[in-house]
Amino acid sequence: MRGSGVSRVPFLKMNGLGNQIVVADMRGSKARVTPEAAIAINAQPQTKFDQIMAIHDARTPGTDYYIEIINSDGSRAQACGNGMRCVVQALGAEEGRRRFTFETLAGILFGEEAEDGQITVDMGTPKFAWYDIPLNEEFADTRQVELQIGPIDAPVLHSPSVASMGNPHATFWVKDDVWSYALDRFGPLLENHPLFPERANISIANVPAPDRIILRTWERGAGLTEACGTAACAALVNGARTRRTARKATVTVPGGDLVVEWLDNDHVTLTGPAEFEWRGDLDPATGAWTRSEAA
Ligand SMILES: N[C@@H](CCC[C@H](N)C(=O)O)C(=O)O
Repeated sequence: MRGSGVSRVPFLKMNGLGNQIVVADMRGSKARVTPEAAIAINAQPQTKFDQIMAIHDARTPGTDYYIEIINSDGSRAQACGNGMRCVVQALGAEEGRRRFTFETLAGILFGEEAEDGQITVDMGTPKFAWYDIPLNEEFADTRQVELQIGPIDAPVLHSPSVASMGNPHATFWVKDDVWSYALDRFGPLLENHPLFPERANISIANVPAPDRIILRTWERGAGLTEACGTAACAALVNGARTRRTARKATVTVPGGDLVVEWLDNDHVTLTGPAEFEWRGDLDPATGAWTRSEAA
C-alpha cells in the first residue's frame, strides 16, 4: 500500500462496524488530502465515507506514523476510534506485525490486533474541564450541562454529559428507545449549538444495565453514522462518572458491539472489528480515484 511520492496514492475502502472509512496512504508524499478532495470523494456513492484516515510518515521519534483524520465535510478531526482500528488492520496486513504507535491531533495512541482479529486502540485519556471540551461557557460540573432541545417546558433532549476524547462529545441520556428520537433533525442543531465553539459530536444513550450502553451518534462533520468509536468512549466515561455504568461496558451502536474500558491509569480502550472492502488509488488534491482490479 506504500505511497511513492507521485500525485496518486493508494487507498483502501474499509469500515469499522459500518463507520465508513477511507484509508489513504500518504507515506513518502509531502501532500495532504485537501478538503475539496474529501468532499469530492464523499460525493460519489461507492466512496461515500465518514472519515478519511491519511497515513503520513512519522513526525515524532517513537511513533510509527502520523495519522491525519478528515471528516466527509472536509473538516479535520482530532480522533477517530473506528478509523484507527482500520488503520491497524491495514498496516498489520502489510507489515506482518500487530502493534502500532500513532501520532494524531489528539496525541499519541496505540493500536493492537489480537489473534481473533479484534483490534484494541488505546484512545488516551478523557478530559472533562469545560475549556478542554471546549464549551463557550464556564461549567464547574460537566457531568450535566444546561442544554436542551424541544419546547422549553417539555424538552425532548436535555442536560447532556460532555467530555473530550480528543474531540468534543455530548452524551444525552434517555430512559426509552434511542431510535424514537429524530437524531437526524436534532443532530445538526446541537452539533452547531453556540455552546460548542468547535462544534460537537452528539449522542443519545440508553443504559439498560451497568455493563451495557445503547448508543446512536450524529457525528460532527459527517452526520448520522453506523458507529462512532470516540462517542462510545465518551458515553462510557460519562456513564461511569455519573454512576450509570461500570468502567467497562459493551456499547451497542447501530453497526454492532464495541467494548470500552476506562482503565485505572485513566486511559480508555476501545475494542472491535475492522473490515477491508476494496482498494484503489486517488488524487489527494482533487479526489479523483480509480478502483483497482486486484482484490
Ligand atoms: N467516527 C469516529 C469519530 C470521527 C470524528 C468526528 N466526526 C469529529 O469530528 O470529532 C470514531 O469512530 O471515533
